[in-house]
Amino acid sequence: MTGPAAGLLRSSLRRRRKEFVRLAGWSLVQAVPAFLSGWVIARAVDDGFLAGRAGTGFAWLGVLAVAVGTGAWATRHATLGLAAVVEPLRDELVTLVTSGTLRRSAGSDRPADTGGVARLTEQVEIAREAYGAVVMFVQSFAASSVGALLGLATLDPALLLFVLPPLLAGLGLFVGALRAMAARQRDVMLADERVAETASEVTGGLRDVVACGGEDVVRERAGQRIDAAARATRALARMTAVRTASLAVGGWLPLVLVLAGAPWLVQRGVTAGAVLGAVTYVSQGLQPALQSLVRGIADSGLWLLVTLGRITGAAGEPPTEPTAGGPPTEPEAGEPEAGGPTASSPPGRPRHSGVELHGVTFRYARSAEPVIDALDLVLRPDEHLAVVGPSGAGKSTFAALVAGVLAPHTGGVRLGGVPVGCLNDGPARHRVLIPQEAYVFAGSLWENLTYLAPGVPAAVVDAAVDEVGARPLVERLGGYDAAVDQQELSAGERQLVSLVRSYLPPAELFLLDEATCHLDPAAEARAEEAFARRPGTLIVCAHRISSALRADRIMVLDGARAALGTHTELMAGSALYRDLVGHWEDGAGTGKPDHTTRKPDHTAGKPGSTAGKPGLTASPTPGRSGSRRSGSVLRSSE
Ligand SMILES: Nc1ncnc2c1ncn2[C@@H]1O[C@H](COP(=O)(O)OP(=O)(O)OP(=O)(O)O)[C@@H](O)[C@H]1O
Repeated sequence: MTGPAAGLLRSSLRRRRKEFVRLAGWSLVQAVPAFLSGWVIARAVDDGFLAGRAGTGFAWLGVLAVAVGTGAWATRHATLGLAAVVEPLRDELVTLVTSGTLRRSAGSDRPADTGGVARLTEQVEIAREAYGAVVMFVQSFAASSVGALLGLATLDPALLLFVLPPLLAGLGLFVGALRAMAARQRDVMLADERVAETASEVTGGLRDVVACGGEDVVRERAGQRIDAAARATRALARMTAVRTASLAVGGWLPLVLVLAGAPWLVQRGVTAGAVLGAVTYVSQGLQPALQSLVRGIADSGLWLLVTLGRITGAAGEPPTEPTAGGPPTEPEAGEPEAGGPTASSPPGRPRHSGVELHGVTFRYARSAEPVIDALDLVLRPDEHLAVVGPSGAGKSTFAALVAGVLAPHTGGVRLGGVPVGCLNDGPARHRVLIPQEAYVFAGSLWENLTYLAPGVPAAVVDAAVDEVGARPLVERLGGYDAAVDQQELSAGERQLVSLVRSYLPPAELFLLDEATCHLDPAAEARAEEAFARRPGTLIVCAHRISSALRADRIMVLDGARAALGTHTELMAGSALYRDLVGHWEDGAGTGKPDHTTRKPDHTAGKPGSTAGKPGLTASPTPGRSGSRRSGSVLRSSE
C-alpha cells in the first residue's frame, strides 16, 4: 500500500500500538475454540464414540461447548476494543478535512466550501465503518487461522502439508489482485458520483432545459454518464472471479487434499478421529474465516482505500467552484488546455466580455456533415454582432455553442479567456441565451422576471422593464404580483417577459437567438438597443435586416464559409448578404417591410472589419433553401 491513504493508516496503527496489542490479546482468547475444535473432535471420536464410550465422547463435546462460550466472551471484549482503534481514526480524518478547508478558505477570497466539507464528512463516516469492518475481519481471520493451524500441527504436523500451501496460494492470489480491484472500485465510485452530479444539475435546471428544448442534449450527456457507470460496475463485477478463485484454492482445495490424502495419513498412524478433526479445522475454521476475509476486504477494504484516497486527496486540493445548476465543470470536448483559467483569473470568472472561437467544429451526428466547421472568430468586449443566414444555416447552433449549451467536437469557445464549459458560477451568472420560444412559467410576473436574478431590487426591475419596453405589458397584467398564465400571453408578450428576465443578471454575454421575432420592428429595435446599451457583449441571431444594421459587425453563415464585416463591407463582398438584404427589403423575410433606421456604419475600415479579406468572402449566392447538410464549411477569421 502506498500513497497518503496508506500512510494515514500506517500512522494510525503506529500510534495505537497499545490498543492493537490489547485487541490481539483478546483475539488469542477468541482463537481457543478454533484451536480446540478439531482436537476435541478427534478425542471424542477416538477415545469416545469409536471406542464404544459414548459418555467420554459427549464429555469431550462438552469441553468444546465451554470453549465456544469462552470464545464468545472474548469476541465481546475484542469488539469493544475495536472502538478504541476505530474512533480515533475517525477523529483524525474529520480534523484533516475541516482544517484543510479552513486553511484553503483563509487563503482565498471565496466563501468556505461548506458543501465540500459536508461531502467529505459523509465519506469520513464511510471510511470509519469500513475501517472497523476491516479490522474485525482481519483479526477474526488471524484468530481462526492461527488456532486452526496450531490445532492441525498438534494432531499431526504432516497435516499442514495438505493445508498450508493452498491456503497461502489462495491468499496470495487475492492480495495480488487487490490493487486492480481497488482501481475498479474507484472507477465505480467516481462514475456514480458523476451520475449523481448530472442528476443534480438536470434537476436544478429542468425548467430551463425544457424551455430551451435541450432535452436531447441533456439526455445524451446523462446517458453517456450512466453508460460509463454501468461499464465500470461490469468491470468490477468481473473481478469477483478472482475472489471466487482465491476462495476455491485457499478454502476448498485443503479440504479435498485432506480427504484424498486420508489413506496415506492413516498408513502413517493418523487416527480416523484425527482425520475428522483435520476436516473440522478446515471446514469450520479456516474456510469460513478465509471467506469472511476475502468478502470483507473486497467490499469494506476497497471502500476504505478508495474513500481514504478521496479524503486525503480532497483535503489538500484547492477549493472547487460551486457547480449546482451550472454547466459541467470539465473542459468541453476538444477544448484546448492552453489559455485556460490562470492564476490571475480564477476558473469560472471571465476577465472581460470578449468572445473567442478557435477552430470550432460541430456536427449533430458522428457521420453527419459539420454544421459549423473550423470556425475562428474574435469579438471585442462589449461588441455587438448580428448573425444572419438562410434558415438552417446554423445560427441557433452557433449561439448554443457560444453559450456552452453545445460542446464543439474540436476547437474551443472562450468568454473573457475562460472556456465556456468552465463558467460554473451558476446559471446566467456570465452569459444568457434567449431562445426564440420564450419561456414563461406559472407564477407571479415578479417571479418570472427575477428568475435569473433573485433578490434584485424593485427599482432595478422597474428600470429594466422601461428599458426593454415592457411597461405596457406590466400595466396590462396589473403589476408585478399578477399571476401569469402563459396561455393568456401572446408570443410577443412572452418574449418581452423573457427579455426583461434576461436583461437583469449581470452577465458578460447576451445571446438573442431570434428572441424578438414576435415583436413588431419598433418594439424589437427598442429591446435590442436596450441590450446593446448595457455592458456586455451582444450576439443577435437576426430575424430582420434592421437587427443586422444595428450591430457593430455582421456574420453571414452561408453553408460553405462565414463572411464577417460591416453592412457596407458585406454589401460589397458577400453575394449572399446582398441576396438576404434584398429578400428582407422585399418584406419576404418578415412578412412586413422593414422601416427601421440603419445604424451608422461606424466600424467600416476598423481592424476588426474583415469583409472582402481573403478567406472571408462569401460563396457565390447559394440557393436560399439549400440544405446546410451538404458539405457546408463555415470559415471566418479575424
Ligand atoms: N438537434 C438536431 N439534430 C440534428 N440536426 C439538427 C439539430 N438541430 C439543428 N439541426 C440541423 O443543423 C442545421 C443548422 O440548424 P440551426 O437550427 O442551427 O439553423 P438556423 O440557422 O438557426 O435555422 P433557423 O433560422 O431556421 O432557426 C440544420 O440543417 C438543422 O436541420
